[in-house]
This record gives sequence, C-alpha cells and structure tokens, in this order.
Amino acid sequence: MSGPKLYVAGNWKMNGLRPDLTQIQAIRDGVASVENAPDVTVFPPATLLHAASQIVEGSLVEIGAQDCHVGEKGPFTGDLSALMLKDSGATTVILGHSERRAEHGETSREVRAKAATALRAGIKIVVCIGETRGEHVRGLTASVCRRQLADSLPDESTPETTIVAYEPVWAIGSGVSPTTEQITAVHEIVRGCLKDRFRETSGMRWRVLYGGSVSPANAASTFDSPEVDGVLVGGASLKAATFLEIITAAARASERRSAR
Ligand SMILES: O=C(CO)COP(=O)(O)O
Repeated sequence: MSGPKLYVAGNWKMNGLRPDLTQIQAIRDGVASVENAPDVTVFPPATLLHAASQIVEGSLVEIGAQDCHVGEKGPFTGDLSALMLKDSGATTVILGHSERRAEHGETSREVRAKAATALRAGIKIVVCIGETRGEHVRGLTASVCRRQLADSLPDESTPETTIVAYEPVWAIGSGVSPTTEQITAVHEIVRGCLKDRFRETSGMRWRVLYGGSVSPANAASTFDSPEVDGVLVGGASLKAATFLEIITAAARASERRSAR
C-alpha cells in the first residue's frame, strides 16, 4: 500500500498550562526513538504555541493551532490571524472542529473562508467534518459528510496542504467509536469526493484522519482500516505516555502496510 505517511495529531483543546510543556518535550523525545514514526503534530492552546514551537524546533514534531480568524488583520478584538499563528511557530491549523461549529455557530462557509486565508498565509489545514448522533441514527452520515466537505474545503486545497479529519460528533469524548468498517465506509466517501472535486485518479494522495475517542486500546484496530491515514486525538494526547502509545501503534501499522 502506498498511501501518504501516517499522521498522528493531538488536539489539546482548552487544556494546558506552561508546566504541561514538559509533555511536549516528552512527545518530542519519544517520537525520536520510535522507528518508522508517523508525522506528529500537537495542537496546544494558542498561549503555548510559541514556547511549544521552540521545544520541537529541529525535531520530527510540528505544532499547530486550533482555529484562526477569517481576516488577515484588523479590528477583531480577541481574535488571532493565521499569520500570527505562523509567526508563533504553528505549521498547521485545525478548522471546523465540531466544538467550534456547535459552540461558536461556525458554518462550513466560514470554515472554507478561514481555510483559504490559512493556506494563503502558508499554513497547512486540518478540516474537520462529522455527523451528530441524531444524524447518525437517521442514516444521514454520508450526506452530512459530503455536504460539509464540499462546503468547507477551499478550491486552493492540495494533498500537501490539506488534511481532512472525520470526527463523528457522537464519538468525541464519549468513549464510543464507530466500527472499523463504519470508519472505512465514511473515509471511502470522503476520498471519492476529493477525487471528483480535484479531478484525481484515486484520491489516495489525500490524508483522511479519523478522530473521536481514539485511545491506545483502539488505535491499532483503527489503523487496520487501509483508508485511515492517521488519527486526530483529543483527551488521549494530553499525556505524552498515552499519546506515544498511539504514535507507536501508527508506526507498527505503517510497517504492516509496507509489508503487504
Ligand atoms: O475532538 C477530538 C479531537 O479533535 C477527539 O476528542 P477525544 O479523543 O477526546 O474524543
């Protein structure tokens, strides 16, 4: 299988104070000793971006941010621009996370505009999509994901700059996750949309991540799906030891894949 290199992302959400930077150090050092390590990006809160970026400088680990403003600069009190994030050392930004869609009323249209701004600023993007429990139960998963993807991704997206994360809202922080087959089915839909939209032959160059209650206990089975190019981890990324177990599971999975 010759897909992209596996990718493990840790979304710290609104967690982390300066003493927690030791976790970033431990992740950096741990990744350096994992053979066939995946690409790893940690997304701490904005207050830690600069310090975290300095810690990972010259290492295999990158630092990302969790949101940006749609504008480049101006009178937007309390907001952060993509250029500011880049200036603090972030290489990537998560956009359209379901927590922002739900709590800040972010629409896919806004996500797409933010994504275009981030790409113009030279920042990579992780665009999140995923259905709610109600939509899942009503059999709307495929249509919701298709629509969110179409509306959230800017035309400027490329496989090098853009990652899609499928995060079913009902799986986030719940300890419940879809079966590997369910994840595979949605990722196939996502890849099909990417293939059609960007006129590619297979869609296999794009990274499609799974997120939602990923843990050391289920990471290996998640990577059993050849459609999974990586994971977006919330709670289990806060402690380096736990996050490194997931990173190691990704490394073993990439070895199994290349042996096929
Ligand atoms: O929302 C998530 C990552 O962006 C997933 O969070 P949990 O891993 O805590 O379920």
